[in-house]
Amino acid sequence: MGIVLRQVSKVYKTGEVETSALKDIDLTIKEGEVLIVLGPSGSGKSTLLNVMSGLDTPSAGEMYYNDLAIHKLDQRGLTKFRRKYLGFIFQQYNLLQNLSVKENIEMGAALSDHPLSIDEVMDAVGLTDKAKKYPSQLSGGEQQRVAIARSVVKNPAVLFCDEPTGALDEKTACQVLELLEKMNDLYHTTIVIITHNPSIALMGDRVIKMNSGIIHTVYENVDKKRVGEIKWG
Ligand SMILES: Nc1ncnc2c1ncn2[C@@H]1O[C@H](COP(=O)(O)OP(=O)(O)OP(=O)(O)O)[C@@H](O)[C@H]1O
Repeated sequence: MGIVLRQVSKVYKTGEVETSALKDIDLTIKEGEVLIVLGPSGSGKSTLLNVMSGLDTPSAGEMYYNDLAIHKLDQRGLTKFRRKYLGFIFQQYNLLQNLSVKENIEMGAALSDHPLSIDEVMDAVGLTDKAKKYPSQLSGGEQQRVAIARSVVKNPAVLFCDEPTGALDEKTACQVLELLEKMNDLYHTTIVIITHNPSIALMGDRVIKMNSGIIHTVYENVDKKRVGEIKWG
C-alpha cells in the first residue's frame, strides 16, 4: 500500500527536442513514511513529484495510490484524486491576494472532510497575530508559512513538498520542518520532500538520490534525526 510507480517514464517534447526527464522509475512510497528526494538540478526531482502526484501525466508506466490506478485517470479524475488525498507545498505561494491569512487557510480546510483546527495550525506556524492581514502585507517567509498552513490544515494523506524551506531563514525553516514532523507523528501523514539540502535528509525514514532521470541510490536512514537534533551548517 502507499504509492507505487512501475516503469514510469516522462519525456518532454519541445519542438524537435526530446528530454527524458524520468527513465523507467520503480518506486514504492510507504504509507506514513518521510521520504527525501535529493539530486542535482535537472535530475528529475520536480518531474517525479509532479507525475506521482497527478499534476502531470507520465509518458509510460503504471502508478497506483493504494488500489487506485492513477495512470488511468483523466484530468477530472486526477483533480479529484489530488483534492481528496494530497497536499502540496511549493516555493511559490499561490495565495489568494484578496483574502486574509485566516481566509486563505480556511480555503484549505474547506477542501477536506476531516480538516485540522484552523487556529491550531495558525499557531503552529506562528501566524496567529497575522490572521487578519493580507498576503501583500506579509514578508516572503510569512507568505510561505500561510501557504504551508493552507496545505497542512487540509490534513492530507500525503504531503508533497518541493524545496519547502528554500526561501526561508534557518529559524523559520526549522519551524516548518517541525510542523511536517508533527504531521507525520500525529496523523501518520506520508511526506515527500524534495531538497538540495543534505541536512534535511537526516529527518527522512528513507532517502532517494536522483541523477539524469534515474534513481541511483535508495537507503533507509538508520540514524533518523528529529528536526530539533539536526545541526545546520
Ligand atoms: N516543461 C518542460 N519542458 C521541457 N523540458 C522540461 C520541462 N520541465 C523539466 N524539463 C527538463 O527535464 C529535466 C528534469 O527537470 P526537473 O525540473 O524535474 O529537475 P529537478 O531535479 O527538479 O531540477 P531543480 O533542482 O533545478 O528544480 C531537465 O532536463 C529539465 O530541463
